[in-house]
Parts: sequence; C-alpha cells; structure tokens
Amino acid sequence: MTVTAKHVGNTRPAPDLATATAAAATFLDALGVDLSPESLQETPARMARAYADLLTAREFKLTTFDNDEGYDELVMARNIPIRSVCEHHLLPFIGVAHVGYLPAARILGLSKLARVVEMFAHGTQVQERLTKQIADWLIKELEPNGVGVVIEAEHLCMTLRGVQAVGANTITSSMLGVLRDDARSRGEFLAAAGLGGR
Ligand SMILES: Nc1nc2c(ncn2[C@@H]2O[C@H](COP(=O)(O)OP(=O)(O)OP(=O)(O)O)[C@@H](O)[C@H]2O)c(=O)[nH]1
Ligand SMILES: [Zn+2]
Repeated sequence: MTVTAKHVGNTRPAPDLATATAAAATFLDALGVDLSPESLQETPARMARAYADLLTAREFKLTTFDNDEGYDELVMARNIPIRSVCEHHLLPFIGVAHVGYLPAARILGLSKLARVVEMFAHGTQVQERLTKQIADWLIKELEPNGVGVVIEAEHLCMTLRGVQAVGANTITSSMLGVLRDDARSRGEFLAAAGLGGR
C-alpha cells in the first residue's frame, strides 16, 4: 500500500507557489521589510517554497512482513527527528519521537516508523494531536498488540518569541493496547524512551 497525504486525512490541495509568493511579498512589505536589495528579491519565493516544503508530506510504501518468528517483544525506533509547524503561529517545532510497538501477526519495515512520523508531522499541527495520530494510525494499519509514541519537542513560538522560555521542551505520549494496560510493558517502553518507568 502506498500511503499518501490523503490516507492520513490530509486533503489539502497542492501548494500554489505563485499565489503564495505574491502573498509573502505583501506580508513582508506590510511588516516593513525592504525587499528592494538584490539579495532579498527572491525572498518571497523562497519563503513560499520553504513553507510548502514544511507542509507537504512525502508519500511512502507501507511495507509489512509476516511475523514468522513470532517475535512478541518491543520493537522501538528512538530519536526519530520531528519537524512540524504549530498551527497557532506557523513557527516550527522540532525534536524527536520515540515510536514502539508489540508485534502481532505482522512486523513493519523499520524505516516506516520514521516515515509515518514524517507523514503526520507535515502540516499545521499541535504536538498532542501529532502524537495521538501516529499511535492511532499504527494500531489501525498494523494491528499490533500495543503501540507507544513519545514526542519531545521545542516549540520556537515558545522559545524564540512570546514567553521566550529558552531551553523548554514539551513531552507528550500516547500508549495503546498492552502498552497502555500492562504496567511492566508500559514501564519498559517509557524507560527505553528515556522517561523512566511510570
Ligand atoms: N497545547 C499546545 N499548545 C501549543 C502548541 N504549539 C503552540 N501552542 C500554544 O498555543 C497557544 C496560543 O496562545 P495565544 O494566547 O492564542 O497566542 P499568543 O498570544 O501568541 O501566546 P503566547 O505564545 O503566550 O505569546 C500558546 O500558548 C502556544 O504556546 C502545541 O503543540 N500544543
Ligand atoms: Zn505556536
């Protein structure tokens, strides 16, 4: 199965770069940014491309394999990079995701954990929703015995501007199935995520 933005509920049309470039020029001009120096002339177009890049997910092939060995312990990818933009300020939030699951009938190609994260991160997001969407999607598509997702991220809207809480980061988690209900499995997952058992 090829996973496209539509499969993860994103039905936005493809970016219209010409309109976005014109709008970026108007926006910067209204903020008093002088676009006349040669080095800034391409800036509205760069800005449009940069935001289009942040908001457009890459499709991928969801490769799963039969769990021939009956492997039923935790499979976990740690420190998957996250780059997303907050829906309130359109400023990036960046950090890492730790994603794990307890296999049942199928196991997932390992890179696909990072690809699922990337797919949901491309768009306007809040960290809580991003965390839950990744976990819910994996439960539905892979039907494992459990899923855990932890995200640790710095929100630039909170560290560069506004309250300017430099160094603050936010941790969210979503645990489903056995990883939610069984204290030992949950503790093992959270310890592997660097959060200690809880
Ligand atoms: N829950 C949640 N809040 C977020 C996330 N990203 C940004 N925010 C918050 O969204 C809120 C928007 O608050 P507003 O009061 O409308 O905006 P603001 O006046 O710019 O707020 P300040 O950032 O406090 O200056 C802020 O508290 C942000 O920190 C996120 O992923 N999850
Ligand atoms: Zn924000």
